[in-house]
Formats: sequence, structure tokens, C-alpha cells
Amino acid sequence: MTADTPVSFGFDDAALAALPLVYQPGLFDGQVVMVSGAGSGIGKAIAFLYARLGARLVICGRDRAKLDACEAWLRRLGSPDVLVQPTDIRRSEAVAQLFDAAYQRFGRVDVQVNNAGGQFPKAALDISPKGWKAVVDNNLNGTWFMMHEAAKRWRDAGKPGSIVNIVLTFQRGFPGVAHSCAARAAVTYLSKTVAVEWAPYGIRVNCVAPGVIESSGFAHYAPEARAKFSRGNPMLRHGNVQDIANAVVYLTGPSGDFVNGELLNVDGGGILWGELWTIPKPAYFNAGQTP
Ligand SMILES: CCCCC/C=C/C(=O)SCCNC(=O)CCNC(=O)[C@H](O)C(C)(C)COP(=O)(O)OP(=O)(O)OC[C@H]1O[C@@H](n2cnc3c(N)ncnc32)[C@H](O)[C@@H]1OP(=O)(O)O
Ligand SMILES: NC(=O)C1=CN([C@@H]2O[C@H](COP(=O)(O)OP(=O)(O)OC[C@H]3O[C@@H](n4cnc5c(N)ncnc54)[C@H](OP(=O)(O)O)[C@@H]3O)[C@@H](O)[C@H]2O)C=CC1
Repeated sequence: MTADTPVSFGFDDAALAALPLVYQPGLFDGQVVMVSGAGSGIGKAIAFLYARLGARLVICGRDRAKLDACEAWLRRLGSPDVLVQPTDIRRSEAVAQLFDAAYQRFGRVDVQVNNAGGQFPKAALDISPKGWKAVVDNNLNGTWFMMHEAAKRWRDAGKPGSIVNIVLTFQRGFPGVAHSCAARAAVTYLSKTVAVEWAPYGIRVNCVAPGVIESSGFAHYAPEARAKFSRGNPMLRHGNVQDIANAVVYLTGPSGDFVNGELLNVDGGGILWGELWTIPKPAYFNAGQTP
């Protein structure tokens, strides 16, 4: 590989489409599943899996070209119909339009997966006010606009629904991504709160916290940081995007019918043991180590 060879992470589309299924084909026949951030990484894996299980898909993200490429695969994988609607989840009016388009096309949405999100690695002291707001807006406000719109439509139609929010493993704090750690903890406790408030409407709300998952998202981290990501859990390896897709399907399928307000860590045990730095590790933490 030369210095200018583009680095790619995780499965390519063909490999992703051919992974073994652990769920029964047809499990989501007749259902409509909305996935945000479906043009890449974990979101794409989630969309592929639902398509293989028979769901009709509503996919969004900001980049139409990535979504169009995903749509072609979804149709090939067996999704009977796909709606592509580029949407910035931070714009509540755009989110409302996304739902208008979905209900116009399919008359229903059964499952919503809020996967869109992200952050940039930076020491907390160096995060600018604008950068802080951008990350909180993306991960907390954007996710809230999506959940709120989904739940209002379900309540008004008298239909049940299931929401899964993709967060990150915030429980031990997350050096280098303080803004995102704060926003994802907020999403998790928001989810637990509405899991109770919305239970009377038949709406379940759960979260999945990926640990170190090898995906296109890795490109946002420095090679030096990435080289040590596998030290982030006691299994000493990365997870893959299908690990997350399988967890999401578990929660939204019949298998998850009695799971509500839960946070499922898919992190190889990373919240128990491991060291994960998204920024250079301060020398302070090497003190006292034997050479
Ligand atoms: C394996 C363990 C790793 C940790 C666990 C998490 C893994 C993952 O999440 S994988 C990656 C998932 N994908 C991403 O994180 C997406 C990458 N990030 C972004 O797309 C953006 O940073 C953003 C969405 C968080 C913000 O985008 P946007 O609202 O469009 O904001 P702007 O680009 O206009 O920037 C506003 C403001 O934010 C600061 N900032 C943004 N990017 C960076 C950066 N790379 N480095 C430093 N600062 C950044 C900055 O203050 C910007 O203002 P200006 O300086 O005036 O531009
Ligand atoms: N990979 C990992 O190790 C971990 C990932 N996560 C989380 O999992 C999720 C998926 O990440 P991953 O697949 O790895 O990385 P990617 O960067 O590939 O995925 C992020 C997705 O979010 C979409 N997105 C971001 N902001 C917006 C927005 N404002 N409106 C609409 N779509 C948006 C992007 O779409 P587009 O470019 O089209 O806008 C992109 O498809 C993220 O929330 C991430 O933070 C959490 C922990 C660990």
C-alpha cells in the first residue's frame, strides 16, 4: 500500500451482503423500517440486514450519492420498496418532511433506528463553543427530533412502534470525545424516560452502545489512535458492523418484545476493562508503569 492509497475499514458492500443470517428470512415482511445514517458503516449494515429480512426501508443521511448506492443494494437484497430521503436530522422541519414522505409512500413506519451521528476527537479543554454545539446538536437534538416525530405519528395513528438509538459506551466517560459522551448519555436517559411515558402507546425505546466497531467511522481518527483501539476491551479486538445490526434486530423483532428502556452494550466487555484513547494519551498515564 502506498501513502496515498485510500484506507477502507470494515466489510465492502458485497461481503456485507453475504454475511450469514442469524435471523429467519421474512421476519420483517410487511414492516417498514427507518434507518438514519444508512449511507455508510453501521447504518448501512443495519439497513442491509432489515432488507434481507424482508422489510421495506426508509433511509436518510445527508449525502444522496451514498444513500443511492445503498438503495441499489437494498433492492438487490430483497427489500420490496425503498424510500431515499436525504435529511439533516438537526433540522426539525426536514425530519417532519421525512416522515411525511414515508407515510405518503408506505402509510406506516414500524421501526425507527437512529444511527446518524458522530463527533470529532479533541481534548475537552480545546473544544470550541461552536464545536460543542455542533456535536450536541447532531447527536442529542437530531436524535430527539427523529424520536419525537416517530412517536407523535404512532400515537396519533394508534399504532405501536419500536425505536433503537445508537449511542456509545459513555459509562466510564470517554476521553477525547467529551461532547459526544455527554450527548449520548443524554440520549440514553431520554430514551429511558420516554420508554415509560410512551409505553401506554405501545412504543418501546431502547439503545445500543457500540464499543470499538470497525467501520467507515474509523477514518475520522488518527492512525496512531486507531492502532490501539483493539486495547479497548478484554477481547483485544474490534467488533464489526454486523454485531451492531444483529443487536438492533434483536431489540426490534419479536425477540425484543419485552425489552424496554434498556441499554445494550455491544463492546466486547469494554465498559469493564480496556483503555481507549481517541486523542494522544497524556504521558501522565504512563507514570508508574514498568518498562
Ligand atoms: C473506536 C472508538 C472511537 C470512539 C467511538 C466513536 C466512534 C464513532 O463515532 S465512529 C465515527 C462516526 N462518524 C463521525 O464521527 C462523523 C465525523 N464528524 C463529523 O461529521 C463532524 O465533526 C460533526 C458532524 C460532528 C460536526 O459537523 P458539522 O456540524 O457539519 O460541523 P462543522 O464541520 O461545520 O464544524 C462546526 C465546528 O465543530 C468543530 N469541528 C468540526 N469538526 C472538527 C474536527 N474534525 N476537528 C476539530 N474541530 C472540529 C469546529 O469548531 C467547527 O467550527 P469551525 O472551526 O468554525 O469550522
Ligand atoms: N464505529 C464505532 O466504533 C462507533 C460508532 N458509534 C456511532 O455509531 C453511529 C454510526 O457510526 P459509523 O457507521 O461507525 O460511522 P459513519 O461516520 O460511517 O456513520 C455516521 C453516519 O451518520 C450520518 N450523519 C451524521 N450526521 C448526520 C446528520 N446531521 N443528519 C443525517 N445523517 C447524519 C452520516 O451520513 P451522511 O454522511 O450522509 O450525512 C453517516 O452515514 C454513529 O452515531 C457513531 O457515533 C458509536 C460508538 C462506536
